[in-house]
Parts: sequence; structure tokens; C-alpha cells
Amino acid sequence: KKNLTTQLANVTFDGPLLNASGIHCQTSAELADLANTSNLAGIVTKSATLFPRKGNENPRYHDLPYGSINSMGLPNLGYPFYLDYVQQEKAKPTILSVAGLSADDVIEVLSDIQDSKYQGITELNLSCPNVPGKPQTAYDFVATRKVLERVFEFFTKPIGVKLPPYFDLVHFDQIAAVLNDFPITHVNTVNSVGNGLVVDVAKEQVVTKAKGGFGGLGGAMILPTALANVRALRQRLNDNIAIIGTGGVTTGADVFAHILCGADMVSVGTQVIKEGLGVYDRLTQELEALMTEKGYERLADFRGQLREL
Ligand SMILES: O=C1NC(=O)NC(C(=O)O)N1
Repeated sequence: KKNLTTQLANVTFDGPLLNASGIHCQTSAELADLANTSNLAGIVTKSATLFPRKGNENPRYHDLPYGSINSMGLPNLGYPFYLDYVQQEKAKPTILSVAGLSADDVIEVLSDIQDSKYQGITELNLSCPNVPGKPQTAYDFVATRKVLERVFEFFTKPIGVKLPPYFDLVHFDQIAAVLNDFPITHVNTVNSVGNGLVVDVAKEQVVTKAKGGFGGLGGAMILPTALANVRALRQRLNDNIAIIGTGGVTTGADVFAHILCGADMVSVGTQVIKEGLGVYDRLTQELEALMTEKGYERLADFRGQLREL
């Protein structure tokens, strides 16, 4: 057994693995499953909005050999349900994910969280690509600064942000310049790669209904993008901002790679859907075997130590 404990904000997790927000975390039953999942160190809730949402029409999730595409549209039970849940949850630490259809909605939800007894970590999802007509806020650096300025006028509890993937080094510089101005506890990078399109050649049609079939990409195919975002943000963000690496994890080596690029914790989404919650045991075993092979005892022995040529 290795020492896989990880610190995020004021919380100690007994391992590095989380569920990606949105995956098996929307209902009481799903959340209870997560509480009973070995080697899942913490629970991230489905991004919650001011009011409950049914989300987009089906089909809205499609599995692929190399990953997934989804166009869920933020289906959730409304933030009060999740705020109540995280104040009850005792089995393992939680990250309460929130999203807004407008900045005003975000402020209203976060005000209630600020006034609540919840002392855990909150995560502001600024990157959902699947609400028709709504932008991925974090692609707009001015809007992102504005909403964070409004948040930190009153919010004093631990809070991080869920980011979309960026693809231009200048954009890494720009988002880091915004985030470094705020007392956020972490960034969670990446959300799905927005607005991909999967074509069913046999049927000559798209595979998801909303937005003409455009949806967020996940799974193995986005690993290099996820690793680049973890690495680039680790190189640019203040040391006191932790990183949750998300995207493309299917093996223990992928978990190792995320941590090598600088991730403090790693979340898993698509692979949970493909393999089930037993995936956390497998990823942990594979990570520990790799650490043994390489002579590492703790995650800090190799975190952020990716070598250049
Ligand atoms: O932030 C999100 N990312 C996704 O890939 N899908 C969900 C969603 O559509 O609800 N939200």
C-alpha cells in the first residue's frame, strides 16, 4: 500500500481519485453508490443550477471505442438538493459543483451556499458546452473576471472553477492571469472538449439530438488535450491554486501522467460509464504497481516532475 493521501484546500483525501462531475452523481441513489465506492477518495456532485432541469432530449450520450460524446444539457435536481446532500454526506469529502445559466443565477446559488452550514469545497462550472444558446463562460476572459469579482465580494468558503480545454498558449496565459487574481482553491481542468460531432456513417446521421448533434467529447481521445491543460496551468497558476486533472483517464498510467503534469487529484468520467465503479480499484492498483516499479512511495515524489527533452 502506498501513501496516496492528497490535500485540497482544507480537506485531506485518502487518495487522488474523484468522479468527474456529471458522472453517476445526479440522484440520491447514484451519490449513495459513490459513498460506497472503494478507492474513490471524494464525491463531486452533478453541476447544480438555480432550478431543477430535465436537460436535453435523448439521445444525449453516445459511447465510442475511443471515448464518448455527450449533450446532457445540465440535467439536475436543483441546487437545494445537492446543498442538502453535501451537508449530510459523512462517508467521504465532497465537492459541490454549481453552474448557472447567467451570472445572476450563479451569485444567487453561491449566496445560499455561503449562508449555509456547508464547510466543504465548492466548484463553479464555467465550462458546460451543452446548454443550447449558452456560451462556455470560461472562453470569455472578461466575463470570467467579472463573475469571479462578483463571487469574491461575499464568498469566503473554499471554491474552485471547472475550466474548458484551451488550445492556444496565449489562452493559457490569459485564463491564468484572470485566475491568479482570485483566492480560488483549485481549478478542475478539463471539462469535455466542446462541440465535437460524431457521424454514424451507416445511418448517415448524427448520434445525439440537441444542437444538431454537437456535443462534448470525453474519454481516451481527449487525454493529450487534458494533459496539456494540466501542465500549462500548473506552469502558470500560483502555487496555492491546486489542480484537479480531468479527461481521458482509462489506466493507472494515465493517472500517473496527470500527476506528473502537476495534478493534485485526478477525476474519471467516461471510463466509469464504460467499466462501472470498480474502475477506481483497478486504477489504484495500476497506479501503485507503477509507483513500485519506479521506486516512488508518495504522489509528491513525482507530482509535476514531467521532464522536457
Ligand atoms: O459541464 C458539462 N460538461 C459536459 O460535458 N456535459 C454536462 C452537461 O451537458 O450537463 N455539463
